[in-house]
Amino acid sequence: MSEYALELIDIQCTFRSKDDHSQRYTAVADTTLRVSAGEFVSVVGPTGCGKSTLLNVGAGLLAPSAGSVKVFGQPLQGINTRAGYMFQTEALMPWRRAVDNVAVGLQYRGMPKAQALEQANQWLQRVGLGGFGDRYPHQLSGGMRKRTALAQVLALDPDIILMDEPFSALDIQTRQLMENEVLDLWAAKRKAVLFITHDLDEAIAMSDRVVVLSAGPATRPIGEFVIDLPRPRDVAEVRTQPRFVELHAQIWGVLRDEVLKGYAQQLQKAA
Ligand SMILES: Nc1ncnc2c1ncn2[C@@H]1O[C@H](COP(=O)(O)OP(=O)(O)OP(=O)(O)O)[C@@H](O)[C@H]1O
Repeated sequence: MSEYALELIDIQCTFRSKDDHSQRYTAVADTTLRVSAGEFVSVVGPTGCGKSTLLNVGAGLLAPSAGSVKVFGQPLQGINTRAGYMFQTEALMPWRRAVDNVAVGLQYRGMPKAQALEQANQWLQRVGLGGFGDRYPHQLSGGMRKRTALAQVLALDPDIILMDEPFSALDIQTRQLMENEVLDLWAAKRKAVLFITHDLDEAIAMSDRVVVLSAGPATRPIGEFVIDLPRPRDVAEVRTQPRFVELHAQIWGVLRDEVLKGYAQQLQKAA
């Protein structure tokens, strides 16, 4: 079996331009990104550079214009069934209770309803929502809905977890609680994680490796940093360590110019 859970190799993604359909826009080019089994990798980059595009390629939701994707050494065809995907936006079904939202994926896989509900309740307990299974999404706080979404992904026991800025909508305290919980759950199961974020502090606090993407167009990796901070980590506490500060300065040195370029592009688009 390949030592890599997920390999994106020489990926290029070209779209028809949103503003002018006769034009093409290359969002991502020459991008190779590998995540080992059990590794936690974060990808940071300026707004609109192509982070979600790359994650969609890894999930099999988007076929790249060039390049290939391998999952545990095998070429990916169609949807990546070894991966669970946690989106930036809410993906819960509002008409289903929390426990039904978590159970639905298990039922799709053919698990009998009673067993699926039992497992879903266990997962809700593990993410700190024991006793809330009967609530509908609108009866839960933003943090609780994120926990439900996390339980939904983890219940399927994926070998690869793809997360696209999952906590960006949360307040900072809830966010740190969730980050610590994700780290605890990850440490117990050691799945491969590809985590997309705008937030460099979050990326360093959580990851084994941080990959920096350039501003678009033709976004590509321009830096890769091994995060040699000891584990287990508390995401709030780890930020005070001198090594964290050192790594932050190093990575920000690479990311800063790209963020400024990305920001200038946003202003240009809005003008
Ligand atoms: N289906 C599409 N058609 C046309 N252009 C697209 C499409 N999907 C993405 N793009 C463009 O590709 C670029 C990268 O988009 P993407 O959403 O991957 O960036 P991102 O880094 O995840 O953004 P953000 O940080 O805002 O979440 C953007 O300029 C976007 O407009």
